Amino acid sequence: MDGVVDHLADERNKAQFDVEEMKIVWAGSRHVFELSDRIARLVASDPVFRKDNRATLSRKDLFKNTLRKAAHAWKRIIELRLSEEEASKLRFYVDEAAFTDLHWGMFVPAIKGQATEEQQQKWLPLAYKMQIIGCYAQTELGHGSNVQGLETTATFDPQTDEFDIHSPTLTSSKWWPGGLGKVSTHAVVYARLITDGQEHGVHGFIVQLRSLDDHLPLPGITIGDIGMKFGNGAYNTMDNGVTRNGKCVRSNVPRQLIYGTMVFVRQTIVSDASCALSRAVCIATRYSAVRRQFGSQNGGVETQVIDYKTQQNRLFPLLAAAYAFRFVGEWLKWLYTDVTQRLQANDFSTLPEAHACTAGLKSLTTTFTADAIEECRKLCGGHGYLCSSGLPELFAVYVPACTYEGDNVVLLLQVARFLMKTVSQLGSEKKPVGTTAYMGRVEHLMQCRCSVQKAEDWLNPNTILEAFEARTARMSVAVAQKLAQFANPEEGFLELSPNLVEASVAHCQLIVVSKFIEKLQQDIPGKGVKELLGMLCNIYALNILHKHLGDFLSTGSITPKQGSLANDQLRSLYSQVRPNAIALVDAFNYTDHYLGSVLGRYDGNVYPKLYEEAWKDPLNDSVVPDGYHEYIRPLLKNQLRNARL
Ligand SMILES: CC/C=C\C/C=C\C/C=C\C/C=C\CCCCC(=O)SCCNC(=O)CCNC(=O)[C@H](O)C(C)(C)COP(=O)(O)OP(=O)(O)OC[C@H]1O[C@@H](n2cnc3c(N)ncnc32)[C@H](O)[C@@H]1OP(=O)(O)O
Ligand SMILES: Cc1cc2nc3c(=O)[nH]c(=O)nc-3n(C[C@H](O)[C@H](O)[C@H](O)COP(=O)(O)OP(=O)(O)OC[C@H]3O[C@@H](n4cnc5c(N)ncnc54)[C@H](O)[C@@H]3O)c2cc1C
Repeated sequence: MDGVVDHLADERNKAQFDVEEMKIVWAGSRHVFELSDRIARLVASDPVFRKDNRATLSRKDLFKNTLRKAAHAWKRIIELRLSEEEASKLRFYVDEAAFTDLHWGMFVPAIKGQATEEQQQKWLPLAYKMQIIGCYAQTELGHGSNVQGLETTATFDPQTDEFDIHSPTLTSSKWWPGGLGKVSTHAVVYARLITDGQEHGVHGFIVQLRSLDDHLPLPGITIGDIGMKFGNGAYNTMDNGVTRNGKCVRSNVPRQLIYGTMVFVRQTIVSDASCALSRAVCIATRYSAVRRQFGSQNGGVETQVIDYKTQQNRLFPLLAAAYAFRFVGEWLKWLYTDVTQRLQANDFSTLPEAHACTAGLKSLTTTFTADAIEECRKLCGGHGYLCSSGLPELFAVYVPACTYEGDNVVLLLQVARFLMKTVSQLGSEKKPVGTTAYMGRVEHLMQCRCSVQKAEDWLNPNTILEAFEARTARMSVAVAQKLAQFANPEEGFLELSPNLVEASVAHCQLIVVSKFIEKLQQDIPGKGVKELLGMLCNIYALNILHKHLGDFLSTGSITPKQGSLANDQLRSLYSQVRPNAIALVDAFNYTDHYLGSVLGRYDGNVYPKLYEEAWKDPLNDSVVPDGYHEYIRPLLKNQLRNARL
């Protein structure tokens, strides 16, 4: 900030905690913080990684620009001999959806998780050096959620020792895979395995799609891009592909390992939610401190919009959720590592819980984040609608996360199956463990009474936890009892699916709250850091309680009076967080390049930069617009009407 006026300096001076220590907590460790900081600056200072022109480029130019950036990123990774961790951070800060996301995020993990040793030795070195580029081709035109309904077949031919991959119908065309349309040379293709005329369910196969010499599709393969997607710029940097038919190499793995890849990717999507959410919140918070409306007395300054309680009531729960998702993401990473080690030792016992947690938290965090980005746009008033605010593009890129890697409702129904199984086993030998351990106290939770008598009582983590546990246990048991009334359980499951989804949401919210509370039990250094995190944890929990008051009241987990006291406590927490708001978003340590927002600039110098940015629009290249002579001048001169007379 040398030589630059910091319009947010007063705000920064108000902070009551050690921001530098909070940065470490947010990053996860000092090592990750230092590495991220160094790589973020490297990307921000490289002109090739410029991204402020994305909204105005044509699809073809946008796509070519993405290829250029990906190639440049790879060049820098090699030149600087970056480690895998540094390289992945570099791709993160380049911040452009590209085929490389799928290559590194799905193709490589699928091979690592599903291929045999021999296959890994063949394919991984090529993939690591990017001598082949891969994608993940599961979804078809006709089926995405229903993986068992995929139509593509892989028929083993013992004569040639090959699998023949066949898409017999239009609906069996692979449709959506990122990177497939124009770039990938290889794919992990999911198909129904057929040997000796017998079907063995869906398996993954490594298929070469394009020639490594001239990039043309191999014989029998038709490939293309599926067309423009939501939002200009945004996810249109990605080629999502359609393909039909092909020959292939082979694979033969247990079904559970195929699931392992989905568990991995869903886990990364939860961590990514905290990044997207914190980014939107950072923009909205800084701008809310800069923006002033109303309230001026005798010609004095107007009120900063961040001081309006309604603004705080909309913004601070999102800020709290960004931190909450960060910590639940950390925990989920641990859970995934644990389940992977067990899978490698052929222990599949914890996979159902890992599946339920990753599916449920992927659903909860992406739904919340997509809604929150849109709320942040509204929190920035009219200027939030400008592309230069960064929010429209962030929303357009982010919102498909609610659909890809499992539609969010379909995933919550998976959680519901797990919950119902847990309830049905209560009282048996099989005791609930991990995230469902609270169900082991179901008798207590069904009849306990919340002890809150005054607003401050809601600051007790055990009180919050018990209210959330009681609500979830009671909702789960109630829906399980209704299910039991159906002669056909599958019919009952379909009929009661809205209630089941609500119980799943409650369970997932409980997980997030409990992991935040667990985080606070750790040793967290730095003046005021733990105190601020405690406030955010309470805001996260009490805001959910307020938003889902119906659940808490109808299950009798709290009384109406206690609900009202929770709301009083929330308002008081907002006042305590307010002086720390700017410092709390500074702790994300985002560069202006990564934020990509005039409204969220670190220095708060919003208006001159908005003005400058507007002049850069191609429409402003000429003072008189193209089309004036054909369409405006004739109107103004009434020439058309005169011609008719
Ligand atoms: C810009 C990007 C930003 C961030 C992302 C960050 C990093 C990621 C990197 C790159 C990403 C970039 C772009 C996005 C790419 C998106 C890629 C995709 O979308 S790939 C396609 C993904 N498709 C799906 O997720 C399909 C959803 N459907 C399913 O998961 C399942 O088929 C189903 C809905 C679970 C099926 O249900 P069904 O009841 O039919 O179940 P099955 O018969 O299949 O299974 C029975 C049995 O197995 C259990 N089970 C199911 N799934 C899993 C699992 N994943 N793990 C463990 N166990 C599983 C199920 O519960 C049943 O158990 P049972 O009851 O019998 O005990
Ligand atoms: C940007 C983007 C990138 C993608 N990248 C890839 C990729 O790289 N590779 C890949 O293989 N795929 C990819 N996909 C595909 C993605 O995984 C699927 O679109 C996703 O799994 C949802 O499946 P679907 O499209 O079949 O939705 P559908 O299942 O058709 O959903 C339509 C509606 O039906 C509802 N519904 C469906 N089943 C049920 C049910 N049982 N009960 C109640 N409601 C139900 C859903 O909730 C939804 O409202 C991508 C998709 C997008 C948008």
